[in-house]
Amino acid sequence: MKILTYRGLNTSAIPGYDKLSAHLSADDFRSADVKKIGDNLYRARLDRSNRLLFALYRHEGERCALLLEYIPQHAYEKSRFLARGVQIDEERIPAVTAEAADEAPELPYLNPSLPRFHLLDKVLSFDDDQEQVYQQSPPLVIIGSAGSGKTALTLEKMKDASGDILYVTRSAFLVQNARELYYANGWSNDDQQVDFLSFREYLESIQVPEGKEITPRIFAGWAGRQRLPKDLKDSHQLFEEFQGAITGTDPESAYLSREDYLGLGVKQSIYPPETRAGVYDLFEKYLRFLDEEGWFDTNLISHAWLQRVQPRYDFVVVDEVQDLTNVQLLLILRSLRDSSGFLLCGDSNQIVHPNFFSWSKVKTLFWREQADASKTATGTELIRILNANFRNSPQVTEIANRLLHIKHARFGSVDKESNYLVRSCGPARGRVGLLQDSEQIKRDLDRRTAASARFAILVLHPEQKAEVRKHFRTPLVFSIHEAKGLEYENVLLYGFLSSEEKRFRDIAGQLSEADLQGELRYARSRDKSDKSLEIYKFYINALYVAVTRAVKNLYLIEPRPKQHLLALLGLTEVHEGVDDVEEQTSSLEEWRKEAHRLELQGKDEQAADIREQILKQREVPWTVLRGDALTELEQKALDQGEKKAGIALMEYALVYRDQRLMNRLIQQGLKAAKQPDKAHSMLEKKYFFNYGLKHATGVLREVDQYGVDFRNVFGQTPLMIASRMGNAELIAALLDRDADTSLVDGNGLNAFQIALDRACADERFARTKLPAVFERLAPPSIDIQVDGRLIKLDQRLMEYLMLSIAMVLFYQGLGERWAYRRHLLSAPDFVAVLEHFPESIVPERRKKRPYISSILSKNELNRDAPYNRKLFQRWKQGHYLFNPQLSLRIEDQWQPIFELLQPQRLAAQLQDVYHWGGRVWDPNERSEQAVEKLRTMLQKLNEGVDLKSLF
Ligand SMILES: Nc1ncnc2c1ncn2[C@@H]1O[C@H](COP(=O)(O)OP(=O)(O)OP(=O)(O)O)[C@@H](O)[C@H]1O
Repeated sequence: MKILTYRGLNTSAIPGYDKLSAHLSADDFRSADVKKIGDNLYRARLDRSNRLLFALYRHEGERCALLLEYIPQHAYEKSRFLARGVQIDEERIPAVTAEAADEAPELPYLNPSLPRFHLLDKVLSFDDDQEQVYQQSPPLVIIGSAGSGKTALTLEKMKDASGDILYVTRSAFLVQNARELYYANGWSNDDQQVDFLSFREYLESIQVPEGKEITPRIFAGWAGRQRLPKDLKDSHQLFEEFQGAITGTDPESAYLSREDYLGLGVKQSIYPPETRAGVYDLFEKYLRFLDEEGWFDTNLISHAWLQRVQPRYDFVVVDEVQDLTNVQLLLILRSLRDSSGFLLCGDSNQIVHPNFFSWSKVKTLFWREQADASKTATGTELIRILNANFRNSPQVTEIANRLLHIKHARFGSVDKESNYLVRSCGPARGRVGLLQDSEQIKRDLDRRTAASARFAILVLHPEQKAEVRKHFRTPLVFSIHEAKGLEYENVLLYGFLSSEEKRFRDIAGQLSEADLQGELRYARSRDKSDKSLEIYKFYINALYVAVTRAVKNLYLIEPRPKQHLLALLGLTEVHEGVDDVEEQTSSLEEWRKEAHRLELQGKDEQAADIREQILKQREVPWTVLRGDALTELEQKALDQGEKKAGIALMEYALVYRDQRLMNRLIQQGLKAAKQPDKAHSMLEKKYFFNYGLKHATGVLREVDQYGVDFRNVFGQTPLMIASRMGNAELIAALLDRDADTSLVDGNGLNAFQIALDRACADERFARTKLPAVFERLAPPSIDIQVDGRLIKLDQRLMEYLMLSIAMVLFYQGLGERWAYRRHLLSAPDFVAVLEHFPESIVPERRKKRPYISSILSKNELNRDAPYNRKLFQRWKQGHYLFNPQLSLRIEDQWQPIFELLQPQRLAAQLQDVYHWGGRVWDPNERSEQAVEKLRTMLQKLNEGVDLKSLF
C-alpha cells in the first residue's frame, strides 16, 4: 500500500510512526490494529494511548493510505476530521483488513514522486508545475487555463501565510465557494486573519459607496432607452467599452477625456475610430444617468478610493484577475503593507468581450508599485504557467486546444504569457459530436435531456434563447455572457456557428490542418492595421468559453454543419441521430441544488424557471403578517375590538416578544392575553408542533410546495422555526435543501439569533440544543457598516456573539429594565446569559465579567482603540446600547440598527393597580411614559441626533 501524508503532518514527531507505517505499507492492518471510525476514516494504533487517523484511496489499481492526523491520548473529541465533540468507544468499533482499500474511492491524479497530499473539498496531489508554484514565495502571478487548478493551488498557498490576509475576486459566488473550500474539512490557523471579499465588498471595506452598483441588466435597460445607431446596438459591447476602455485603464484620471479616447489605438478599443465620437457622447449621458439615478460604477469608485485606501494586509490573493481593470487591481495592491506580498491568478483566454486585459499591463503595474525593485523577483520568476487541465475530459480539451491554435494562427498571440496549449489530466473520458439540426433530432434530444440537471444549452446571442425554448424544455439555457463560470457535465451548443456563419467563416479563413500543428509560438498578429480582427476575437473567445463549459460531453447542433471552422476542429462527421446521448433524469433534490447554485451566481432567470417548471413551487396561499396586512389586523383587533383578530394579534405579539402589543390587548380586555404562559403553549401546539418532530415530514412537504425559505403567517422561514425548536435533524434537512441562513424575521433576527433568543431565556436549551444549532446555523460573518466602512464581523470573534446577544436582549426585558431602573445592557446581563453556554461556543475565559466589560468598552463608539468595531454606545457608567450609526446588511440592503430592530415593541409588563383607602395608583402610567421616552430617544438617535442633547 502506498503511504501519503497530509501537508504539515510532521511524522518525525509521532512516536512509533516508522513501525506503524511499515505495517500499513505491507497491508498488515492486523498489526496496525486498524479500525473504521467514520466515513472513509480509519484509525491505527501507534502505542497504548496514541492513534493515527487515515483515509483509504486507490489510484490506477494501487491501494493508498492517506495519513491525516495524529491523535494523542485517545483525544478523538479534539480531532479536526471527526465531528466535534465525538465520543469513540474503541471496543465497539469494527476492525478492518487492507481489502477495505479495494472499495475506496479513486484518486483521479497522483504525482508518483510526491509523498505529500493536500486537502480542500477533496484530496489533491500536485503535479510538478503546481508543486513548483507551491514552493515559490510571493510575489507571484499564476497563469493557467480553465480547470488548471489555480484556485485550488492558491488556497493551499494561502494556508501557509500569516498575518492579515485578503482573498478577493470579482464574483461573489467564487468568493463564497473559495471560502467553503478553504475551511472544508475543519481547517483553521490561528496565525492568520483572512478576509474573503468580493471586489465590491473590498470597495465597501474602504468606504461604502452611495447608491447601488450598476449591473449589465440595468445598463441594458438604460441603453435600450437611448436612440442607438445600428453599430452601437450591442449593449454588452458598449458596457465593456465603458468599463474597459474609457474607465478603468488610467490610474491618473477617472476616465479618458474625449480627445484621449478618440486617439486610442486599434487594439485599445472595441470600436473603430469613426464610431467613437458617438460612443463618447453616450458615455457622457451614462455619467449623468449614474448620478441622477443613484447608481455607481466600480471603476469610477475605485479611482476615487485610491485616495482613501490604507495598507492593511500582509498577503493578498487576487483570483480571476482578468476580470478586473487596471485601476481596480491597483486599488487592491495598495492595501498591501509590503507591496510584493501578492499572488494573482487568471486566464486571458476566458475573456468574452475583449476588455483589454493583458498580462503585460499587470506586470507594468507591478513594477511601478515596487518601492524597492532590487528586492523583488525578476519577470521570469514572477510569472508561472499551469497548463494542465483537471476538469474537462480529454476530448473537450482537444477541441479547446484546436481553438487556441486557430486563434493564434489568425490573430497572433494574445500576449506572451497566454501562449500555451493545454495538457489534459481530465478525470473521465467524454464525447464530442456534431449533430444535424432537424426536427427529429431536436425532439429526440429534448426527450433525453429535459429532465437532466447536468445538461445545458448555450447560444451565442441572448435572442436565440427564445428559439431554443421552442424545441427544448430544459430551463438550463444560457447566452454566452451568462455561461461564464458555469460548468455542466453535458453541453449542447445550439446553432452557435450558424448564427454568425460569415464571422466564423472569416475566422477560419484559409487555414488548413497544417496550420494547427505543434506548440504555439509567440507571434504578434500579421496584419496590425486590420481593425476587424479585434471584433472577431469576441466570436472565437465566446466559442472557447462555450466549449470549456463542458466537463465531459460536448455536442454542437447546426442547421448547416458543413463549415470550414468545424472541419478545422476535427468535426467532419455529422450525426443524424442522437443514440449516444445518454438519457438522464435528475432527482428533484438535484434540481433544487441546481436552482440554488444558479441563484448564487446571479442567474435568476434560469433558477426561477427551474422552480416554476420543475419544482412547481407556488406562492404561499396565506397572508403573511407584515406591512399593510399587519396594520389592518391591528385596526381590527385594537380599534374595532374583533376577538378573532385579537387572538391573531396576540399570537403575533407572543412570537415577537412584543410587550407593548400584549399590554394593549390586555387593556382591551382580551382574556387570553392575561395568561401569556397558557397562550404560549397553545401557540406552540397550533403552529410549531410539526417542527418539533424528529421526522418532520409535514414541514418538508410544505417546503416542496412553497420552496425552502417560504414564510409562515408570522413571516418566519422553516429554518427559523426549526432553530427556535432546537431541532437539529430538521435544521440539517433544511440546510441540505439550501435554506438561507441570512434571512431575518420581523424582529430583524436571523435563524441563529432566534436560537440564541431561546438560549438566553432558557438555560436547558442553551446547554443541550444550542451547540448543534450554533455549528450549523451561525453565519460565517455578519456584515456591518461603521463610519461608512464595511466590516465583516467574523464568527470567531467575541464581538460577533456579543452583538447577536445584544440584539436578542433588546427584546428581553429591556423595557422593564429601563422603566423601573433606567438600566440598559450591562456586562452582568451578558455574563448571566453566557454562564450557561457550553464551552464549545464560548470558552470559560470569555465568560468572565472583566473580559465582557473590556469588549463592551473596547467597541464603544467614542473610544480610540485598535480594532474598535464601534458596536456600542455608552449611555452611562456600565450601561450600553447599540451605536445608532451602526448598520447591518440584510438581504443586500443596509439597515440602520434601530430600523432593523423594532423599538416600538418595547414596554414593561403591566403591573397591578394599587388601591388603598379610596385612592388608586396605577404604576403603569409612569412606566409607559418612561419607555415612550426611550422609544423617542432611539428614534432621534437613529435620525442622527447626539445622545447628550437628549438628556
Ligand atoms: N493536482 C490536482 N489533482 C486533482 N485535481 C485537481 C488538481 N488540481 C486541481 N484539481 C481540481 O481541478 C478542478 C479545477 O481546479 P480549479 O477550480 O482550482 O481551477 P482553476 O484554474 O481555478 O479554474 P477556473 O479558471 O475555471 O476557475 C477542481 O475540481 C480541483 O479540485
